[in-house]
Amino acid sequence: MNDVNSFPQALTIAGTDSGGGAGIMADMKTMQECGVFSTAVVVAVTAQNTIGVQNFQAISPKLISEQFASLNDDFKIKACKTGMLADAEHVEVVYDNLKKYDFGPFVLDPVMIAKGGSQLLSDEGIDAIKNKLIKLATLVTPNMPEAERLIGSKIESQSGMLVAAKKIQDLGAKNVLIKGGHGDSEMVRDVVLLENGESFKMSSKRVHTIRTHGTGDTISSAIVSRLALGDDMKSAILYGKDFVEAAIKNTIQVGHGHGPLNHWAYNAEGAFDEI
Ligand SMILES: Nc1ncnc2c1ncn2[C@@H]1O[C@H](COP(=O)(O)OP(=O)(O)OP(=O)(O)O)[C@@H](O)[C@H]1O
Ligand SMILES: Cc1ncc(COP(=O)(O)O)c(N)n1
Repeated sequence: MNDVNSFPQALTIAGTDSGGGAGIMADMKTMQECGVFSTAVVVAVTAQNTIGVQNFQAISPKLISEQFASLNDDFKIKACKTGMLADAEHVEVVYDNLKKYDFGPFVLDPVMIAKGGSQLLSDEGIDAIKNKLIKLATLVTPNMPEAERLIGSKIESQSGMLVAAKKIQDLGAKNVLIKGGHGDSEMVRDVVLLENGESFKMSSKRVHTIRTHGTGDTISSAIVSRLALGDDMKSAILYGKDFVEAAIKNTIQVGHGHGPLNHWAYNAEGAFDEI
């Protein structure tokens, strides 16, 4: 008889985006395209569109723990990630549950501020990530401002990104990916520092578009999906970069602001040229 739970399953622990472009919605669309079954623990609900976050409310810690228990009782989660965690109390409850259950490799996307400028994690929440949750992370994926916040100083150069990655690794994360999407340089450069000390850069041409809502969620979810499928960390990260690049390049016309990515694109490059 087949193993009843053999199909690869991944989990996102994050906030919802009513606009469908970021958070849990971007995570699940990405996981779907990457061929894994996606599950979700909802930490917060946002009223959000491509223009910004109009409001949000965090879910009660009790209901969050109940979602974890429901998943643990029935599923076989092979890899998981976090996104928007709202505040210190919610970082703590997620920490407690990740200690309690084995959901495989854990990718921590330390979401702090949305593209539209709204704060999605309180200052105390940032401290709780820095002092506690990061110690559980198999991989942490800060963007440049998040990396600067984690190390408490500015990153001025490429070599500075690697120094920062080392400092972030020293906080307790096994592997570090610093994403270089912010800014207006012609090339975007991400820096990776692996557990074994190996480091490498991932460079690509900047796509000149404001439709970049959910880039961070998308790359981290593609990585989680590949980890759930059994890839090693380096292969999973390289796949994530290709996946997000295709999703940014093949723009879709949705909304008036920071529009969502094209989550179909990696599997269907070229198919959207006429839309
Ligand atoms: N305009 C762009 N052109 C090409 N690649 C981009 C662009 N913007 C972001 N990326 C890539 O997308 C990935 C996510 O980077 P980014 O710095 O945008 O993360 P993020 O700020 O965490 O995203 P989000 O704000 O959605 O959480 C990185 O691999 C980055 O290089
Ligand atoms: C629920 C949720 N999670 C994450 C983001 C970050 O995405 P972005 O920086 O692209 O706005 C967001 N806006 N909303």
